[in-house]
Amino acid sequence: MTDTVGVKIKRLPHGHGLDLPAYATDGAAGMDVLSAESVTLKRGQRHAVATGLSMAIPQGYEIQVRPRSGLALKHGITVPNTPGTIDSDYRGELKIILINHGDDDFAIERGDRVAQLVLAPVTQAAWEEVDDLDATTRGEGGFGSTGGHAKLT
Ligand SMILES: O=c1ccn([C@H]2C[C@H](O)[C@@H](COP(=O)(O)OP(=O)(O)OP(=O)(O)O)O2)c(=O)[nH]1
Ligand SMILES: [Mg+2]
Repeated sequence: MTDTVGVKIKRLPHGHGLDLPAYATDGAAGMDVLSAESVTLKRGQRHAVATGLSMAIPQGYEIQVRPRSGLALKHGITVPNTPGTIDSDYRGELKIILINHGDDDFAIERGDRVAQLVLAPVTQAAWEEVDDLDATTRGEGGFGSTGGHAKLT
């Protein structure tokens, strides 16, 4: 059984009549979220899609906005800021930023499932500033320092 956490959610005027974000299956990690507007994304175009929802995520949690793989694979529709971060103290309208990397214009109808939302725990960092850090094998290596895309031998 997956843990659940209560999240207060409010339908804005243009959100009335739409289903709330929902898990498509019992084991789903993400809730599919619906567009509250009809809009066509031209090739290469970005748009902040209205959801007609605002929420009060409990402190200590965030909601991540992630793409739906079917839209990404079939239509090149993705979330350019994935994972989008919905802060627990945000009370504005949830917007889903989508970009059309596909070959064709993409029509979104009100009620379409355009992205998915994952509720996740948040740990905040409390910096401890130091003059030096411990040495590690990786050290300052990054950005491909372990080798290109070929498998590790
Ligand atoms: O996909 C997204 C990302 C963010 N937001 C809202 C909720 C979030 O709490 C707020 C701020 O997001 P973020 O921190 O990513 O934006 P920013 O550019 O850092 O703006 P700010 O200075 O307001 O934090 O915007 C959305 O509705 N959808
Ligand atoms: Mg921010």
